[in-house]
Amino acid sequence: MTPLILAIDQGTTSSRAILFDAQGDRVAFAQQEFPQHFPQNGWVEHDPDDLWQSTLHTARDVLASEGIDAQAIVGIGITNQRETTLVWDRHTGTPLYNAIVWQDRRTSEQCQTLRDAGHTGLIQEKTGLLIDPYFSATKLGWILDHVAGARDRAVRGDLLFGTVDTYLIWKLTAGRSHVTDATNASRTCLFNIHDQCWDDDLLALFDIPREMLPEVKDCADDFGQTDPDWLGLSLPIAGVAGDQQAALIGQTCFEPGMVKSTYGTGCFMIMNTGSSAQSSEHKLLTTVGYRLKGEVTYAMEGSIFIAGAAIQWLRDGLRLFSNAEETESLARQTTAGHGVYLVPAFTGLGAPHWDPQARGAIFGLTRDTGIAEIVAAGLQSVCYQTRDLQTCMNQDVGCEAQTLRVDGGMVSNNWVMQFLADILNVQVDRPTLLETTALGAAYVAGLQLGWYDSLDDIAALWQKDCSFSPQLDDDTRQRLYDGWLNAVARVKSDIAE
Ligand SMILES: Nc1ncnc2c1ncn2[C@@H]1O[C@H](COP(=O)(O)OP(=O)(O)O)[C@@H](O)[C@H]1O
Ligand SMILES: O=P(O)(O)OC[C@H](O)CO
Repeated sequence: MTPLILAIDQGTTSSRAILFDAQGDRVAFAQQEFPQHFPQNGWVEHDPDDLWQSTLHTARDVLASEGIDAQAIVGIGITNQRETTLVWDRHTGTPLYNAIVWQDRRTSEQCQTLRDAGHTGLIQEKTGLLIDPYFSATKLGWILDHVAGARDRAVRGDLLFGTVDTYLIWKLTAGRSHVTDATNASRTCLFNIHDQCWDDDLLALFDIPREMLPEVKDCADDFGQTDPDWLGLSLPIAGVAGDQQAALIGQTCFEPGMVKSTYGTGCFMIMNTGSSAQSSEHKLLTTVGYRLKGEVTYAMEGSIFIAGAAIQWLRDGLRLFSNAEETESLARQTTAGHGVYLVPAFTGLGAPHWDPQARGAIFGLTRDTGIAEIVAAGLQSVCYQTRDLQTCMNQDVGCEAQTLRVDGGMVSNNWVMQFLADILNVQVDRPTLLETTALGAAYVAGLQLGWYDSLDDIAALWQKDCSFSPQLDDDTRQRLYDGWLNAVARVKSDIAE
């Protein structure tokens, strides 16, 4: 019986459960989407029960797959959408409010007030983050301020806070473990990434009672034992990492300077910066890449809110095609000089602009413009945004990464990958397994369970599907990118005002 690890990947739009063997090969897979709730403009919520039930359902499904003996499962790794914030009653387990999702902008005004009061420096210094509704702290404060009696109950120690990993572990262990890992903690804006602890100054600034915070563990650690009622047997939860850090691990970017970029709903580009918490001059984030045996590896991150979501909009909003895969043949019908730029600033712009007021636009339309050109511009927008991040990252770290490892749903599109290589002028490497987030969770659990002795053992498992090398001449590359910069300048709010 080949031993297996169950990787749970609780994402923004779906939950996945994947069984991996020690070679990192995918043995079985289950996925379930769940509803998104948009109660007001800019608000995004998930029902905590949907997060839990879809996780449980997919985990049970995958264990029931043909040919799988549940006794072969040796442990669980969890990876999750980050920053999304939950509060529940310690005694009854009842959530106080829906999960407030990372995309939710309801605390924009409060963030502006904090910026105006001059707190940016303190927050950046301690957390590596910026003041933005993206992170958990103001979402948690919002729940405490808007649910009647919540703050008093929190101070009395009756309420628990968690990101999605914490909530799922608490459920899976039937309330016995209230824990998180250092990567998820590093996205709350309450965690000091240098001291690796919840920070009193930040707790005071955001008015968060310490009693409700989980214990912070390494990524490979003992997170508790699942209650046998859920999966029919009790399993150790042995690894946890936020999904983008899990992708860094799944892509085995273990050397300083190695970079991965994940293209799902959004795009998250992360560079390993080793033991140095390198700060950015360009509004990129400094974050915990992973923490193993108490040793922190830091990372620099650029977060783009709309990547694959732009393709969804072209499909569902404009109905230009019925399946995302069709975009590749449409784009192949266009020429390099089609001149159309689509800036998908539907919810503002993320890194490096952090402009919540910016809105999307399409430029360069002529009588020749057809569906193919608009679709190509949508695909290209993801590559241009990656170039924005690459430029900042290279300047921040003072060197240029020569290769980029990519993953996520969009990277199956060969046309996009070639354009990405062309516009970045680096080699783009695509691995055979694109579910690198789940794989990363399995790897950290595998470290804890003794499957691997070191990160070198894991690095040896990375397998390339193919590489895309730059083919564009420098002049054309620069001309195309200049057109993008011009388009972005025209949607930014300071230009519009
Ligand atoms: N062949 C393709 N070309 C372009 N975009 C694609 C393609 N296949 C999937 N996508 C986009 O990738 C996204 C799905 O990727 P996935 O990694 O599953 O996202 P997430 O985990 O964020 O839900 C969708 O937004 C979809 O529009
Ligand atoms: O669920 P994903 O894959 O869209 O990832 C969401 C990120 O973790 C948000 O920071």
